[in-house]
Amino acid sequence: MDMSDIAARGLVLLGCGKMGSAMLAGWLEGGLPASSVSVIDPYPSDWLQDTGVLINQSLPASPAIVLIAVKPQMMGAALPNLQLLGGGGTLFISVAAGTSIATFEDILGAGTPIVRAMPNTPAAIRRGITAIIGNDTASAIDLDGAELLLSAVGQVVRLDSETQMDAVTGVSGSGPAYVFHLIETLAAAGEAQGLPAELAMQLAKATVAGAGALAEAAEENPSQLRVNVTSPNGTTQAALEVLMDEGDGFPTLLNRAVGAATNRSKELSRG
Ligand SMILES: NC(=O)c1ccc[n+]([C@@H]2O[C@H](COP(=O)([O-])OP(=O)(O)OC[C@H]3O[C@@H](n4cnc5c(N)ncnc54)[C@H](OP(=O)(O)O)[C@@H]3O)[C@@H](O)[C@H]2O)c1
Ligand code: PRO
Repeated sequence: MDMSDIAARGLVLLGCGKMGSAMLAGWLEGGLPASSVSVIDPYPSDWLQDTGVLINQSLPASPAIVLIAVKPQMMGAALPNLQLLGGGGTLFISVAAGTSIATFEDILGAGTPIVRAMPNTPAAIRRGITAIIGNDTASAIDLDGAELLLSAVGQVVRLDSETQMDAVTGVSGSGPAYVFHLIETLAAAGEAQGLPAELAMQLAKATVAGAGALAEAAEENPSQLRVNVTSPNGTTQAALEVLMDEGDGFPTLLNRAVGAATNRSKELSRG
């Protein structure tokens, strides 16, 4: 399967909210023709209507891929619309947090190839990362097809086991929110030190974006990059002594935050 096969047979997107539209934006920017995408969503946004995709129209008989991007709580209402496509040569990909492959097999049939995926919203600018794992029916070709589609919006990694998906959700699925919060709080801290709000936000955004890009591009690991910023007894050291505090510093806080997200993903999968 390549992008022209997906374009020829069609791609169905069930649910076009924040994650669905982030991925759709990336696919369209990457050259997928809007006319090959059918979206099902009860209240299409103005942005969606301007893309030129088919919205709430009859679906292709055997689309290459159906991508499910509704909230886990909406799954029961949304999935029966697609039951007819199960077992008919269509690959199903779900990005729903905490919704197991077994849940989809119950509705679509175990003979349906299903890939569970966890993307993140930087997919909107094709800088996302998505972890995938298939069910037993999903062939190497199906997994390659899922990887192809999802790699159009960023990196793709394959998991060894579905149980890893909860922690992946806690790290990279929810992770952009932690980084956006870091930007918000870094800017607010700059304001507290007397900077104008706009300047503080510009500094915070550029610092996070630049440090992220450097972490990806550099040969050194992030620990060494941190050391490179830290002059002995200088300003960074003074800040890191606060941030790296064993009691209530960054490591403790992030451990708790990622643990809470991971546990919530496990809870969602228990229903
Ligand atoms: N947001 C993220 O960063 C992120 C990252 C990874 C995975 N995910 C997963 O992606 C899924 C969607 O999350 P989201 O943040 O994009 O939520 P969202 O913004 O609420 O998007 C869900 C969309 O599905 C629509 N919808 C509701 N019922 C439907 C139905 N019966 N048929 C078709 N569409 C229906 C919703 O319409 P209404 O708004 O009108 O109800 C909404 O547009 C979730 O399962 C989530 O776990 C999200
Ligand atoms: N957004 C979804 C949630 O908050 C899943 C990962 C990111 O549940």
